[in-house]
Amino acid sequence: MKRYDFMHLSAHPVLWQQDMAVCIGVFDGLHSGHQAIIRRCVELAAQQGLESMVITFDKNPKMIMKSQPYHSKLASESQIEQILVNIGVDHLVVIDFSADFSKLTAEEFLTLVCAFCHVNVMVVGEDFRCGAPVSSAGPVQLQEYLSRLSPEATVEIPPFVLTADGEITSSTLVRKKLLEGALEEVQSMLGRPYELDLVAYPSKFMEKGLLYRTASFMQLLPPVGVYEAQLSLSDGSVVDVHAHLGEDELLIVPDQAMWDWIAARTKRLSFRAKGSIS
Ligand SMILES: Cc1cc2nc3c(=O)[nH]c(=O)nc-3n(C[C@H](O)[C@H](O)[C@H](O)COP(=O)(O)O)c2cc1C
Ligand SMILES: Nc1ncnc2c1ncn2[C@@H]1O[C@H](COP(=O)(O)OP(=O)(O)OP(=O)(O)O)[C@@H](O)[C@H]1O
Repeated sequence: MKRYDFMHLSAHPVLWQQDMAVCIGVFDGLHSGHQAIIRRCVELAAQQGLESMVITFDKNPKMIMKSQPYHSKLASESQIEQILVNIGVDHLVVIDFSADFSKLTAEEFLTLVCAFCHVNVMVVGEDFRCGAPVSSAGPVQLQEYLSRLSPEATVEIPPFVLTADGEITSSTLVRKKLLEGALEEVQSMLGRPYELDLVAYPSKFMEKGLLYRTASFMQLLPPVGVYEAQLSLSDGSVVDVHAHLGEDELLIVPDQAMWDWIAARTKRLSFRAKGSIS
């Protein structure tokens, strides 16, 4: 998968003649609803001889436009990229959602997208919206604008993916359930355990285990408690641990004192779905 900056790709349209299946969204956490949209995009690309493209944002437009308070992300950039690679996405385009960018109308935004590749199909969810609030577009207007810009292009709208309780799966719901410590529901909505990216964070070696400052995590954390978890190391090995999560610190203690701390390079901490055990 190749990664591009949106404005850079606009200035250097190396893909302008490439037939493309495109999906656009914030995709925070890449839950099962997001995965359904992206998988369909990749599937349509394979069926129609196109390449697939995911266009996403470095910051959540809804937060920038002040309709939602700031919140930490549900997944790191490298976690998102790994999942997109596994799904088979060819191109990832990231928008630096600046104050200037937030002024673009839906039509101006789509004109830029259609200038840097040849859009054959776009896949979005029923509640998709893009463009500055006064003129924002949903799936119906999207088809209208797209038909003008790329006459044979179609918009496909897969049905909503629901939770076991019949609610619409959303990043907002995943965040709510994570903050409540409902890790089983979080896992069910993500289609994988909730994982904390540990790669970039400095660690301190303690006698009992590894200590991290919670302030250094970019991702949203479950409530304070002791969790059963699995720690993945960069050599590919996985160690069963207990994660003692406090307000300011996270102490990771291996279940068996078997591991060479100094050589350990931690990659990710995967919370078991049962939730806090204390
Ligand atoms: C150029 C541009 C693209 C946008 N794309 C998205 C998007 O893909 N997903 C999203 O959730 N919000 C996106 N937004 C933000 C929504 O369009 C914004 O929340 C919406 O305009 C709010 O308007 P409403 O009051 O009509 O819902 C985008 C905004 C702009 C300016
Ligand atoms: N449960 C779902 N089923 C199918 N499509 C979905 C689902 N949730 C989101 N989508 C689609 O995925 C794309 C990206 O959506 P977005 O990242 O805004 O998702 P969200 O989970 O609803 O986020 P938030 O809860 O922060 O509003 C959009 O096209 C949206 O319609």
